[in-house]
Amino acid sequence: MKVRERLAMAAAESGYSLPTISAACICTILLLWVAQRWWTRRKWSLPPSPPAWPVIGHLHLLAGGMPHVALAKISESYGPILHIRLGSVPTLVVSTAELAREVLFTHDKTFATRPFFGCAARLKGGQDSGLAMARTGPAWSELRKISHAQLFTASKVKAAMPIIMEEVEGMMEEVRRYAKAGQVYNITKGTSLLLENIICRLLMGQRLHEVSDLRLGSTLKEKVQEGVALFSTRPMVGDFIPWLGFLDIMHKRRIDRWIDSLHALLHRAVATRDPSPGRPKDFLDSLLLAGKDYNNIKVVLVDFLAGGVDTPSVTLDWAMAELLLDSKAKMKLKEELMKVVGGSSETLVQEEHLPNLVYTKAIVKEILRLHTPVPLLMPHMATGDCEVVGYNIQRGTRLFVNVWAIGRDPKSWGDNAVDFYPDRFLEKSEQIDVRGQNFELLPFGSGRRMCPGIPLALPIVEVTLANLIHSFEWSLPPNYQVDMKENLGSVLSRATPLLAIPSIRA
Ligand code: HEM
Repeated sequence: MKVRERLAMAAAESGYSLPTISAACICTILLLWVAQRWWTRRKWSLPPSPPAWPVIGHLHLLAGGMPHVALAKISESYGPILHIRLGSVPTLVVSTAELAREVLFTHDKTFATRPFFGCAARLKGGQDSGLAMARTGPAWSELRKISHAQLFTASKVKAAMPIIMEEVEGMMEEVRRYAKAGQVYNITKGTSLLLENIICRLLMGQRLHEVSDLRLGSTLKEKVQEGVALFSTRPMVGDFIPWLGFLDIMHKRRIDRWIDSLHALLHRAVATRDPSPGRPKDFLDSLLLAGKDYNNIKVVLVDFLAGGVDTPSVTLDWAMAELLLDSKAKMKLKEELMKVVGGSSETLVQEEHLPNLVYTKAIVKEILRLHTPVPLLMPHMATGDCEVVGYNIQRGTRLFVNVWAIGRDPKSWGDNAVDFYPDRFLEKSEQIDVRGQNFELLPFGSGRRMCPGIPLALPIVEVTLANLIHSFEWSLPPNYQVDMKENLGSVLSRATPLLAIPSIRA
């Protein structure tokens, strides 16, 4: 018998009308739901939480594309540790340096894994075939070790410097051409191209746009951009509300098509490579020599392209934007470069100058504090129950660390926390570093899951910024204003391209 007929029978037998019985049923369901939530909260002693909606939980609070800002606002009312529900997924959000230490240091092991990602699970070889989205385990651990040994040790970074400097020099030549022609230069595009070239050459010995397959009519650059958009702009509904997973059918098809075309494009580059043992030329050689499966290799290459290109390039873009707005800081940087590097406008700032460029380093730290490229880190997940500052956190709870809010917390950074003030790193905050030891500044995260790319990212950003400022004077095009509005895609970038007119330094 259908529910409607049952209700009609009950109404006839009890003497109450059908609408009254329906209203009573709905009230009972709501009461049970509230009681269940209350009981869970009591039993688990959960952190504070704003009121949630049935089914979607707190998802509506994050609509609008700036979850780091929305969560920082909620924390102003509910405190720096929150327990929210994204659909049916319990999620812990922390927004102070002390709490970041709790979850990324004290409970580092518990929170080191990644949650299940429906889109990553569709990769050939599954979610754990790569590095960035893989759950902790022997496969992830081995890939971290291989990538550290082949890309990020001091000797590997030193060996990578000629490639980095060749690309930086190429960019400076390009800017010089614009300067001679008095033309407007697109800094956003220029820094992005530089990073694509450097990272792809270190990974595969070719620039990103050179990795292409004419038969397939596409380049790896297009495929990576397509993938970043697919994975970052539209989450899977089923990852948050499993019973609504059917809404992802079209999205899953698009992801499957993208994965097939990516694998086809990369296949030739990987399968035709014959590395010489003992002398790997690039990262791809190292992965092949380590006996990694082709599917594995392709996903790892894309992980490094997706993780290693946009983060340093937006850091450079934000730095140039802040310096275009702050002539005092720009002058101070120029003075440092004249003192340490000197020479003519064609003299390149080199790696060996970096240890003495303290103000350049202060500017890069300040940019990573104020415009941190990954504002909530990547999602972590608890692999066991644990207690965080007296609250019980259940296994399976997702974790967001709001490093954007932590970087702007007046308790750590004083009254000028939201201002661009690089001198703070020469004064009171001199000892604070970005490498995961100081929890008030975590642009790369901290602990087991911390970004492995720091040793490569910092010299690239520092040497490029120093060269852009040492060789050129920069002015704004007529009627153009630097737009500091944020846009969150795969990383936190500025919303519009940065344009400026270079001229050659006298
Ligand atoms: C300014 C530059 C960079 C910033 C700010 C940055 C930031 C981050 C952050 C916040 C994470 C997530 C940490 C977490 O979940 O706790 C991460 C992960 C990662 N980054 Fe970076 N990154 C940068 C450059 C690079 C570079 C140059 C590479 C490689 C060439 C790279 C490769 C990766 C990889 C593979 C992961 C995933 C690690 C894992 O899950 O085990 N990053 N990065």
